[in-house]
Amino acid sequence: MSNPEETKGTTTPHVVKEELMASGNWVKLEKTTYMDPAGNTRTWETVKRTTRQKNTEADGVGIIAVLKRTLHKDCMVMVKQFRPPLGCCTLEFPAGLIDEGETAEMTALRELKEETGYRGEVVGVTPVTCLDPGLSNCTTQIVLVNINGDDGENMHPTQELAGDLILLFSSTGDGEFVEVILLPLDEIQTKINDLLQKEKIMVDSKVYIFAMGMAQAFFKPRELPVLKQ
Ligand SMILES: Nc1nc(=O)[nH]c2c1ncn2[C@H]1C[C@H](O)[C@@H](COP(=O)(O)OP(=O)(O)O)O1
Repeated sequence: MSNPEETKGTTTPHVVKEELMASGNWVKLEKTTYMDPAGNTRTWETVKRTTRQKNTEADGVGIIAVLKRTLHKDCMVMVKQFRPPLGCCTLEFPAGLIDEGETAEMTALRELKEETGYRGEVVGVTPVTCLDPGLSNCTTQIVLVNINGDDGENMHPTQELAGDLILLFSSTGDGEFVEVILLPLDEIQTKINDLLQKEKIMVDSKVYIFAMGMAQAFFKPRELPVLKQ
């Protein structure tokens, strides 16, 4: 009898075939046949977007946008919107799908302008990152953008219609679809927690992890060092 430990891990896992199970305008469902590390053939149910462009491995971008203004704390520019798959509103980074011919940086600046009205400057971009790999091949690049809030065009930001479907509104208007929320960077986790207490809203995991990281960055270094045993 063979020892399972001897055969385990000897195969490089790989996809064998992908079969379409169902398709819509925006997403499709596939049956993915793959070989696992033990050499067994298995299947997986995989969701894919139908909209990914040829020139990119990323479906879309998320935008970490920092609004910088004289005599104000730096603020994160966030968006709140109703998300049909969740049946509730979410707190997210501004985001959007990459259009044909666009780089991640171009998409980030376009989507930021459309969703929030702000004109930004790209200061960093991540590699292609996965979003929910147990369900989907969906990928994103996170783009870090600074916004000069002292610039005239950013003093009274005006959102713009994006493509054919998103209707945008000013954060004080009625009938809105995308609401802009500014949160101070140095208190972001507390402010998100306050928001979650106050209203029925789901926070995007990327946003909450960012907020936890900021809390660590802002507060831990100021704590008194403690002797470790
Ligand atoms: N899964 C989807 N189902 C839809 O019915 N429509 C969808 C899906 N994904 C995207 N879209 C539509 C809705 C918007 O008009 C655009 C995407 O907008 P974009 O701004 O690029 O991205 P998000 O802000 O992240 O929605 O496509």
